[in-house]
Amino acid sequence: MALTVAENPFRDPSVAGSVAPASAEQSGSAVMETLSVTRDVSLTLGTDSLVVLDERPHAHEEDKSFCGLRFGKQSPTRSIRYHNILWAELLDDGELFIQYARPISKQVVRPTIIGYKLDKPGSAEAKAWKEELVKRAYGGSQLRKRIKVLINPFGGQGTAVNIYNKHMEPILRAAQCELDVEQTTHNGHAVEIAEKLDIEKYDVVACVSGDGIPHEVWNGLANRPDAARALEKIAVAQLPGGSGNAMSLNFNGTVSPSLAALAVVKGLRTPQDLVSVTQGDRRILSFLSQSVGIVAETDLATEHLRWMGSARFTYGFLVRLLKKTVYPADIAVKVEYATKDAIRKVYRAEASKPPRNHDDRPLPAADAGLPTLQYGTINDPLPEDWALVPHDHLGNFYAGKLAWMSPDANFFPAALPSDGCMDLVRIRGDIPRRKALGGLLAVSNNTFFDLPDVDYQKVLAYRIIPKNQKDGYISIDGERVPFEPFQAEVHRGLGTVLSKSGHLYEAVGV
Ligand SMILES: Nc1ncnc2c1ncn2[C@@H]1O[C@H](COP(=O)(O)OP(=O)(O)OP(=O)(O)O)[C@@H](O)[C@H]1O
Repeated sequence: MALTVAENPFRDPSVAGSVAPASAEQSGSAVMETLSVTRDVSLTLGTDSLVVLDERPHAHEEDKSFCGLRFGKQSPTRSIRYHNILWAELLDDGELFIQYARPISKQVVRPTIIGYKLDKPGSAEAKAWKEELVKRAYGGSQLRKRIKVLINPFGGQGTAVNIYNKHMEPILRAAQCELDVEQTTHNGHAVEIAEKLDIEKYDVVACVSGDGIPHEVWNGLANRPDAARALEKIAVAQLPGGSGNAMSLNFNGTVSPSLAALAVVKGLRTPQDLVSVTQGDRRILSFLSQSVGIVAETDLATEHLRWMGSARFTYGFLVRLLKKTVYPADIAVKVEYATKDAIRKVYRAEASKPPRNHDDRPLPAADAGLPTLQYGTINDPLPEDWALVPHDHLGNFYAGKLAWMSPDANFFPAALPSDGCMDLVRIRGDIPRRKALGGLLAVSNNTFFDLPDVDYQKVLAYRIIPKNQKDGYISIDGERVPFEPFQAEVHRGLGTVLSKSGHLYEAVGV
């Protein structure tokens, strides 16, 4: 006879959805699902959670107490999502410890240990059960990642070190990650560290910073003679500690420090396209965006408004929008998908795939440097099939490789980590003010992509030559570069990140 919900001891009332134990066939393993710990305690491997049935008095006390007070009748059952399980250890004397990230609010998790003395220490079943628990907790993600942690002590409000110590390191340590922590001491320090990094010693470089340090790390790796190998071998991650934390939003799905640390612990190695930008005689790598026009100017020319916090961007944007500022340029583009319908199709084809559980790229040779440029540099003649088109009324030229540019701006909803394309948005600067304002609102409510005034394409490369302006702003990954022509081209899967799905950004797509 089937149990009712009320009778079912494997149902934790605090968790929505089914946590019924998966059958051995479902999970594809021969390991028993339920480990009888003692007469009063059992641990069951459910579909997506560990189910703890503990009928001892005062079990699960921490779940029910608030400021030392306890209320309500306690359920003997609790579920712990596999995603939150950090580690499990079975000691020789029969102690079983499970460490997990316990949610203490919507935005905060804290490492917590539950431990039990097994009635039958040393049993092969208990060992196999513990191993199966860890396997389900990590899926395709690497256990005990070896992480070089780089903290920018001046990132954001200057609190990155405290945030790391309080919210991130405890999660990383509970997950048994090997940590080597270093603070950056000057601008460009992360470039130097990445240039000299022993890539055999680490799996991940995690930047407790804004987007500036990941940009430096990628460029440091790019400067090495073994650039291709280093960029593939080392996954670059962000633990949010700056004022712009786009990387964490896109890959960890959050800017909460402890949730981001948990996402990094559980992150899947994911190939990430990177963009070569050539300007003058320089070649740099960009992972986030390149902008000319209103976005670049708003980002870079409003430093004096920092006191406004995130409102600085909206204010600066509105001022320029209302003035109908234009930023004329000549632009040539190598387009891959020209229409929104085609873009949507590509996006949906990728989004319908299951999570990507392993990184199947072959490791490049030890002497493989950066890929050669398919379309030359800004100093070369324009490729034959490209045409420079005058954009005399350009308002915004914005090329992105990630979806979220800031917490309220999923500016490139069709972006994909390794489709080999940059998403390019061009908007005229002289459209009616009401429409332009509507465009700004549409970014925050996710209707931007379909606006008729938004020219959205997926492109492989482009050249942009600003004109009729003495000076202005060009932003590459949020950093100002000289106001000079530049050319960009994308390299499919050149870099590596850690993400939740292995192939998508954590953003609403198209
Ligand atoms: N110790 C340091 N002193 C001064 N600058 C540093 C130091 N460490 C790193 N930096 C520089 O700080 C810059 C910004 O870093 P980051 O992105 O981490 O912070 P942020 O708060 O998001 O910054 P911003 O909003 O100014 O871009 C980087 O260019 C980096 O080179």
